Amino acid sequence: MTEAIKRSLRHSVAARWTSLLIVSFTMLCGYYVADVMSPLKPLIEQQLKWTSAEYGFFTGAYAWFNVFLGMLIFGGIILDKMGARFTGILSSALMVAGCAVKWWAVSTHSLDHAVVPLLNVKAQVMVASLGFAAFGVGIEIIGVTATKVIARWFRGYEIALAMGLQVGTARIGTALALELGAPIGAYFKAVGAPVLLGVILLTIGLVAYVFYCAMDRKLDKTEEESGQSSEDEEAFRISDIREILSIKGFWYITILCALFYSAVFPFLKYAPDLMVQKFHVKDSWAGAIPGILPFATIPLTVVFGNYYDRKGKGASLMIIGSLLLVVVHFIFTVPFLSHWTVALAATIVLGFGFSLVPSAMWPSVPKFIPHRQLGTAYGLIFWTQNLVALWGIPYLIGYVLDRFCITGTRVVDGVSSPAYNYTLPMVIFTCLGLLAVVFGLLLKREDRIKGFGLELPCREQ
Ligand SMILES: NCCCC[C@H](N)C(=O)NCC(=O)O
Repeated sequence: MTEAIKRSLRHSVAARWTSLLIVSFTMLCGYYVADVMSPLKPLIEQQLKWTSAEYGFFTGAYAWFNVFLGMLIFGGIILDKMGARFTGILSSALMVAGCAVKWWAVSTHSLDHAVVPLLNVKAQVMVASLGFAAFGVGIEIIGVTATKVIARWFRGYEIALAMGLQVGTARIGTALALELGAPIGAYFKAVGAPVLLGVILLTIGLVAYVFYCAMDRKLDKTEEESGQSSEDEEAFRISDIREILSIKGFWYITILCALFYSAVFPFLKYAPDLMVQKFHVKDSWAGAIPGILPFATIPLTVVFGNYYDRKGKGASLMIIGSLLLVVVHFIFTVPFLSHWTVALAATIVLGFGFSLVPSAMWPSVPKFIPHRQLGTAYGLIFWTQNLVALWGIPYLIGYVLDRFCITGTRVVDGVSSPAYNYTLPMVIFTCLGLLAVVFGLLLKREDRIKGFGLELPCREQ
C-alpha cells in the first residue's frame, strides 16, 4: 500500500476545506429561508391580510415537529445510525419540500377565505405553517449533520475555526434574508417572490450536498484503507443515549446552550419593537440596529474559533460571552438609557457575545462525546434549544408583554397599536444571561474535575 493510499482524505487541506465550503453553503441557503419572512411582515399584513397573531402562529411553527414530535432527537439518532450522506440528503430534501409548500401557500388564491375547521385558523396560514414546520425539521437536522461532518473532517485540525466559519457562513444567509427579503418582495409586489428564491437556493444546496456525498464516500474509503475508522464504525446503540445523559458536562453545556440562545434568538424577534418603543427609533428604521448583529458575528465567529483552536480556553470563552450578554441586556433594561446610540453600542457588544459562545460551544462537544454518538448528542442539545429558546421563551415574552407591559396606545399613520414598556422582558433576558454564566462556571469546574480538555487548544500542536 502506498503512502498516498494509507493517508485518510481528511489529511488533505483542499479536501477538508472543500467539504466545509459545501456543507456551509447548504446551511447558508437554509438560514436564508429560516429568516426571510421576518422583513416581509408588513407586506404579509398588507397583501395576505394576516394579523400579528397569525404571523406569530406561523413563526412558532418552525419548532413544532422538532419539539413535539421529537424529530430532532430522532434525527440525531438517524444520523449516528445511517450516516451523514443519508441524513444530509433527507434533511436537504425536506427543506426544499417544506419551503415549496410554504411558497405555494403564500402564492395561491385557492386557499383564500378557507378556514381550518375546529382550529379556526385560516387555511393559508395553516398550510404555510405546516410547510415551515417541515422545513424546520430539515434545517435543524442538517445543522446537526453539518456539525458532525465538520467534527469528523477537522478532528485534530482547525475544528473550532471550521465550526465558526460554518456558523458565520450560515449567518450570511440570515443577513441576505434581512437585507434582500423586503426589496425583492416589494419589486415583484409578491410575498412569494423571495420565498421562491429560497426554494431555488435550497435546491442548489441539495445538489451541492450530493457532491459532498461523493467526498464523504471517498473519505470512508481512505479511512478504511488507512485503518482509522474503528471508532466510527462501531455501531450506535440506543443505550448510548443513557451514556450521553450520564455525563454531567453534557447537561451543563445543553442547559448553557438553551439559556444562552434563549437570551439571543427571542430577543432578536422583539428587538425591532424594542428599538421603536424604548429608543424612539422610527418604525421604518426598526430593524436597522438589530440587523447589524448577523453581520458583526460573521467575522467574529472566525476570529474566536481560530483563537480556541490555537490557545484553548473554551469554557472561559463561553463564560465571557454569557457575561457580555448580561451586560448588554442590563443596559437595555435601565429605563433612562434610551438614546439610540446606546442601543447601537449595546448591539455591537452583543455581537461579541453571540460569536464567543457558539465558537467555543459547538467544538467543545466532541471533547467529551465519542464521534459515533455525536449526532445523538447534538440532536439532544438542539432539541432542548428548540424547546426553550425557539419555542418556550418567545411565547413567555409575548405573554408577559401583553399581560404586564402595555402602557397605552401608539398611533402611527392613523393606525393604533399598544405601547409597551420593555423593562420586564429585558429583566427576564438579563436573568437568562446570568443563569448561562452560572452554567458556564459549572461546566468549567466539571472540566477541571474530569479533564475534558475544554481549556486546551483544539488543534494538535
Ligand atoms: N435562524 C436560524 C436558527 C438556527 C438555530 C440552530 N439550531 C442553531 O443553534 N444554530 C447555531 C447558531 O449559532 O446559529
